Amino acid sequence: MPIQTPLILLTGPLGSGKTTLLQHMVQSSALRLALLINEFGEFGIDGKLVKGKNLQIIELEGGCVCCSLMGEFEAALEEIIETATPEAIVVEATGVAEPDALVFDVSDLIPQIRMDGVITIMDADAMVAFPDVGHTIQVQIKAADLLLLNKSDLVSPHQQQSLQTRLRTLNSSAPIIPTTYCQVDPELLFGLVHHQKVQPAEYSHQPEYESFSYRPTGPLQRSCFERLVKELGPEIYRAKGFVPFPDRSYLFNYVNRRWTLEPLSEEETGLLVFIGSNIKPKEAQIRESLRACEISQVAPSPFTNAAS
Ligand SMILES: Nc1nc2c(ncn2[C@@H]2O[C@H](COP(=O)(O)OP(=O)(O)OP(=O)(O)O)[C@@H](O)[C@H]2O)c(=O)[nH]1
Repeated sequence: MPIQTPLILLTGPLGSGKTTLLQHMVQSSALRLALLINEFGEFGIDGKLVKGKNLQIIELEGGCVCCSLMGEFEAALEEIIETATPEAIVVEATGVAEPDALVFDVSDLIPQIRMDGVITIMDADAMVAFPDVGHTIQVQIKAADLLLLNKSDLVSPHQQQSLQTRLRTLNSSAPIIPTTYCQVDPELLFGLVHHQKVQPAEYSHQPEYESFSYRPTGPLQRSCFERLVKELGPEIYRAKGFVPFPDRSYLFNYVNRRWTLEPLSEEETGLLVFIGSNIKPKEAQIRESLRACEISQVAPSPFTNAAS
């Protein structure tokens, strides 16, 4: 039996806090970690947000490791073990991944890997807004060895209690930990025991979500961009990316109508990804509005030239 590298799988709906947990794990663990990040959408953003020493990051884009990219996923794991000899591997799956197939295949196909556990991060705020949990999210909850009920700051203690009861009806054994920004004792994250589940049925993803990306050609006017974000319709559930404003680059995060812009310490090339259901009819209009926010396109105010 070869030495087995423990693998922890992070799963959970779009925007629930997987990258936030990944950052917390990297910052709080002394282990030599390898991260495998699989994002929904064609361009990797999360990989640029996680930084730390002792770290090897591989990004898989343009599909989902639980189905279309399964072959690439296995190859990436084998490569990472050989080249980086990590003490643990953490995989961030896309928000639409169904982890049961992944877990079953990985532990079966790669003898150098030991499945340590599936951590499912749930967005408490979204669970209140959308009480009907869809198929994929149900699979994510059922597959969990540890459930984080994240974004607890956005719900009342009473709501939090009833969300825990709902999670318990889908998963009777995994501990449920309420968290804010995924702040959890790292001791609880490493060394989980994965409970092998039965082989999942064959399935294919429902085209539930669509995405498109936009690359600004120059800086955007901030007030114009903020106006556009406030007017995004319910079709857009998740958006993220790097926005160049005249002063610096910002990290933009949008989940279920809540959004933030955080200044970045380093310049990043502008890139925005929009994800949601039935967004294609809106795509042209959003692209056009973004283009109109580019400073080169914004008509100068009559007042800015008054003094010159
Ligand atoms: N208020 C609040 N916001 C949070 C919390 N945890 C994460 N966020 C924010 O939620 C947004 C999405 O978090 P991410 O960690 O990027 O979510 P994700 O699951 O990696 O997103 P995808 O990879 O796109 O599915 C970011 O703006 C986070 O700062 C929390 O506990 N409370």
